[in-house]
Amino acid sequence: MKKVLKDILYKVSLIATTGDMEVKVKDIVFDSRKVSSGSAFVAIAGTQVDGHEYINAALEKGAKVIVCENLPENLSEGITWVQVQNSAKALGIMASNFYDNPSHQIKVVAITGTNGKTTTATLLHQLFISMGYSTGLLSTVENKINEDVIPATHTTPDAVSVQALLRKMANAGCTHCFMEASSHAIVQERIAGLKLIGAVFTNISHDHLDYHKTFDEYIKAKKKLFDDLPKDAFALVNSDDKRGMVMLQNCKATHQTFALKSDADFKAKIISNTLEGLELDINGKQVWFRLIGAFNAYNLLGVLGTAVLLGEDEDEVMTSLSAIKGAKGRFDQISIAGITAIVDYAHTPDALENVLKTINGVRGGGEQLITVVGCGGNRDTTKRPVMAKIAVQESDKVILTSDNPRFEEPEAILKDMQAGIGPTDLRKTLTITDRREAIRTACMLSKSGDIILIAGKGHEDYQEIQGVKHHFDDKEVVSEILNELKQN
Ligand SMILES: CC(=O)N[C@H]1[C@@H](OP(=O)(O)OP(=O)(O)OC[C@H]2O[C@@H](n3ccc(=O)[nH]c3=O)[C@H](O)[C@@H]2O)O[C@H](CO)[C@@H](O)[C@@H]1O[C@H](C)C(=O)N[C@@H](C)C(=O)N[C@H](CCC(=O)O)C(=O)O
Ligand SMILES: Nc1ncnc2c1ncn2[C@@H]1O[C@H](COP(=O)(O)OP(=O)(O)OP(=O)(O)O)[C@@H](O)[C@H]1O
Ligand SMILES: N[C@H](CCC[C@H](N)C(=O)O)C(=O)O
Ligand SMILES: [Mg+2]
Repeated sequence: MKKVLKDILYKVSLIATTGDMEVKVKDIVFDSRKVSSGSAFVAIAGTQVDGHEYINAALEKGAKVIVCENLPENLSEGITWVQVQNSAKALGIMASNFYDNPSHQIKVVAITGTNGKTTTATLLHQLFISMGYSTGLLSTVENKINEDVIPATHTTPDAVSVQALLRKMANAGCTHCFMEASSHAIVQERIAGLKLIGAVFTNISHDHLDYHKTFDEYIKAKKKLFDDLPKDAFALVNSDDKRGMVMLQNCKATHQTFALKSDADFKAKIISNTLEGLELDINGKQVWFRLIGAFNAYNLLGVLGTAVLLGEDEDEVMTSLSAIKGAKGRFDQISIAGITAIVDYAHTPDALENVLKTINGVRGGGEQLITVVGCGGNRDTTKRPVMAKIAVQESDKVILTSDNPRFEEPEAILKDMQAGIGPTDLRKTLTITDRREAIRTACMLSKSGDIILIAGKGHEDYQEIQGVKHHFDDKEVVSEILNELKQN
């Protein structure tokens, strides 16, 4: 597939161009290592290096077009040079043009928020499939075209992959796509060029301060999704979160809210909340859902609101939604020898607190709650002591362990976590660096009736250490160990 450069640049804010604008481009590439003869290379300033430093490398590999913010002093002949205001944004718009603007053919809804994006997007994907629509999904766990899985590397793919995936969805006849918009993706313009029919805000709490630096900047990142919405889209926010209304300030789209506590366009009351599911009162109708925890009542309301705003019948939505299970690795329960193990992707203070409070709200009382938790390396260090503190406050015993250490020393991460625990609570805390051993210890300390929460990695089937992903699956490991112990 080759496209004429000037068509690809439609709607890009240009500063200057030199060279042939009719040149045909084979692909759009933002990594010089992936350039081949006939590529257009887009130079982007990143967090590690500046793509402008790789313009020569891209030319050596055969790039025909260079798109950049700062032109080099000497412009090689035979190359088309395009100077733009914002190359990350240009990349998104160019990718959309290159793939014939798939988001103009599909109704794309983006979901943002610290927690609940994957759950909301996955429920919407399953809901729309169950209602007979051909539907796509872009999520942390996996990307999907109907039931076909395309592995995910990020919560929101890079700008070129977003458009390429949407093109595949459009070609497969998808009418809808539900996608997560991470704050990193919004700031990095991975969703530039995308036409959204709606955006959903779940909540905002402590995370990613390594990247955004301040909470205000993190809020601004989320808000940008709403600031950029067109007039004919909808903006659906959780108005029980005090930043929900902030998202709607100066937002041109139709304002819509969902809430459990305050008045809202989509409102519900929790009737019962058990380890089997949630019963909600929605507009006087009592509906049973298979998801667990009050926080999931918010996700369900976000899903219901989105579906209704997309034109679906509220009663039909509730009936279909009540049969759907949540996303993989979210409150995933297994019970072996009377011990309940819960694997959950809680990797933020708010998520951990919600999951632990949910368990404490439904447990009998005589049993122990043992939490196994760690924090990821090369990520926000300030959430580490806070997560450890929440774990000890809400559990009978805590085993601190490694999550994905990435390029950090696991012991250094654990030390940061321990700093959040006071001397009295340290007595109920063990620190076991090896995650398998930590899970084994939790199992050995448990007796029938006890509950083990294994938090932080949910669906992940690997542990990332020094750039290498080793197979590791919390659910698999805990099942193996509990079965082994049962036999002995
Ligand atoms: C911090 C972060 O978000 N980094 C993302 C960013 O990379 P970067 O800015 O660090 O890039 P860089 O290495 O400085 O390079 C700058 C530019 O030079 C180019 N380059 C670089 C080297 C070279 O030889 N040639 C070359 O052309 C690069 O391709 C890039 O265009 O842009 C890359 C391309 O899109 C992403 O893959 C990368 O994600 C990294 C791997 C990552 O771990 N990101 C995480 C934090 C992330 O994005 N997470 C969110 C979810 C968070 C959540 O809500 O929980 C997600 O959406 O997945
Ligand atoms: N609405 C919610 N409010 C608070 N906590 C939630 C909510 N929904 C889910 N959680 C908790 O957060 C964890 C992550 O949920 P989910 O994967 O849906 O979030 P996410 O926003 O996609 O996360 P990520 O940013 O890593 O992609 C869950 O395992 C659960 O513990
Ligand atoms: N999308 C999140 C995932 C965190 C998952 C946790 N297991 C970790 O590795 O920190 C991030 O990139 O921060
Ligand atoms: Mg997610």
